[in-house]
This record gives sequence, C-alpha cells and structure tokens, in this order.
Amino acid sequence: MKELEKLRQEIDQLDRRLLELLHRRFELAKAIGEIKRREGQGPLDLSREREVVRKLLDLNRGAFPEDSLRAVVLEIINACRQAQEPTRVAYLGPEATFSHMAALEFFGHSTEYVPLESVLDVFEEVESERARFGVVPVENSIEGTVSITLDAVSQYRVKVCGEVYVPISHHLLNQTGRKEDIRKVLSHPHALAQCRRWLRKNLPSVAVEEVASTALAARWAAVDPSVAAVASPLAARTYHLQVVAKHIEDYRGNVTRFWVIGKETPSPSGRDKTSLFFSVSDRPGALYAVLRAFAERRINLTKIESRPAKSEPWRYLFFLDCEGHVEDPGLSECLEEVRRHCLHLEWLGSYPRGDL
Ligand SMILES: C=C(O[C@@H]1C=C(C(=O)O)C=C[C@H]1O)C(=O)O
Repeated sequence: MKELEKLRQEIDQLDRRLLELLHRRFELAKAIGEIKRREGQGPLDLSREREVVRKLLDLNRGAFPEDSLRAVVLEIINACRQAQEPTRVAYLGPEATFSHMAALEFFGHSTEYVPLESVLDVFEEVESERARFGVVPVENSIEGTVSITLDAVSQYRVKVCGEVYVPISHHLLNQTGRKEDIRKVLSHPHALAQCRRWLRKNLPSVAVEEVASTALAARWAAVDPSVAAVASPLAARTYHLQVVAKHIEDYRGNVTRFWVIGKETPSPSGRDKTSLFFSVSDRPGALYAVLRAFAERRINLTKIESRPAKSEPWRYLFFLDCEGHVEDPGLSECLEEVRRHCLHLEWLGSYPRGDL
C-alpha cells in the first residue's frame, strides 16, 4: 500500500509539472500569434505543426504508445492555435459522420465546428469565408472517388491545404445492444454495401433502408427502439447507443481520404503532395506528353483520374496528385512544361501528406 501511495504521489507531481509546461506552451503560442498578426500572417502553420509532431515521434524512445502520443500532441497544438485565433471548421454533417472524425483528427477538440448537410455546402461556407477550413471526403479505398468533391474543387475558389486518412470500421448500434429488438437497419448506402454479407448472414429477415449518412441513421436509432444503425464508434458515443456487434464490414483495411479545404497554402514541409487538374487537346500523345514531364523528372504520381468536363460531351478533366510542393524547384519547372501541353491547367494546392 505504501509503495502504491508513493508512486501515486510521484504521478501527481508529474501531472502538476505537465500542467505548468502546458500553460507555458500556451503563452508562447499566444506570443507567436501576436508576431504573426503584426506581420499579417494567419495563425495556422500546417507545415510547422507537422514538423512539431514528427520531431516528437522521432524522439519517442519510451513505452508510451505512439498513437496516443500523436493524439495528445495534436490536441495540445490545436489548443495553442485556438489561443491565437478561433478557427471555424465546416464538415459534412451531422455530428459523428466520418468527416467529423476526420475533422477532429486534424483540428482537435478545441475548434469550433459547423456540421453542414452536403459537400457543396462545405465548399460554399469556405469560399465565402464564413468558415476558415472545410473537411470533405475525397476517396475511399473500396468505393473509389467521391466525384462530387472532385467536381466541386474544380468549380469553387478554394484550395486543398491538407489531407487526412481515417480508417473506416462499422458497428451495429441500437438502444439496448440486443439483436432481438431490431426490426429495421438504417445507414448510408456505402456503409450498407460494405456490410452486406454480414447483414444477410446475421439479420436475414430484417429490412434494410438507406439514409443520407451513418450519423443520421444513428440519430434515428436514438429515437426508435426498433431501429439499428450501421455507424461509427463516435456515433455510438454521440447518440448514446449500445453496440450490438463491432467491425461488421465485409472488407478489412477500409480507409477514406479526406481533404482539408481553405484559402491558404502551407509552406513546404519536406513531405508534401500537390493536387491539380488539366485538360488536353483531342490528339494522339497529348496525355502522354503531360505524363512524360513527370516521368522524366522522376516525380511520383499518387493518383490520376478523369471526370467528364461537362461543358461538352466526351471531353475530360484529368485530376492528378503527385509528390512534392509547388515551391519545390523540380515540381515548379515540371508544371511549367506541363502547362505548355495542356489546354487548361489549374493547381489545386500543395499540402503536407497525411499519415496513413
Ligand atoms: C505556435 C505557432 O502557431 C500554431 C501552433 C503551433 C504549435 O502549437 O506548435 C504550430 C504552428 C501553428 O499552427 C507557430 O506558428 O509556431
């Protein structure tokens, strides 16, 4: 008993020291905020934030788990940034969607969040500067591209300034946690598609219905005891639901990539990605000439996808992501050459790569 008391005293002392250090860090961030304001800069420096996290992870030799260290450090940085200037962040709502999870992962809990009904609402909120940033899904590892996001990013005056990957895992949730109470299962069509085999096997005679989001399904389950929702663990917490079954998706390794959109460009962090779209003339080798410019400079492409241009049938826009920052000399020279091979080329943003 004596030994336990002694160890707890030591923990209490350490916690007090941690608290003092947190306050000191907060004051330093405020002072940096003042300097940035005087120099006309915004409070956020994503590249610096990624550098702070990376340095600490590199230094971490102890037993404290890396995931937890990352979450703690991000939360501290978020609080320090909020001290400089409150940031409003819009996301595809309602509360507890996977976009909300992505936003929390990126901006932490001290940020003011605005859940909106559609991807286009998020773009509009950011374009009109009612929100400084927005978080939208861009691609799922099983279902593929979220086309509404690609179309919107080519139409609205916003830039991509960050990316975040969220592992997707679905739970079956209801008010009691008992399978026998379920008469109907609700969820987003993508979530239902990802759990179809499980639902057929485990709830063969229960009706399945599509709604606009997993979080909306959870909201329904919270008011109707006969309804179960396929949704995230965050939805279970947000809507006070019980877990009937965990991880019911038919495929493992399901990940969604989200974009953080805004009006600023993070400076190079050394581990960046650049997104752009272009169109080329309708002749042999036109696309090849663009790709060759990247290949000759050994610039790695991470994605390329075509979407209908919409202005004319059978014309396409090519969306491309590559490694590097637009301010890197190699990439900027490459883009100059690419521009000469394109009818139209637009840079969508350069940003620190998300951690997979
Ligand atoms: C304190 C700063 O402002 C913000 C907060 C940071 C932090 O808490 O480490 C890092 C970058 C900025 O987004 C800074 O620019 O150094």
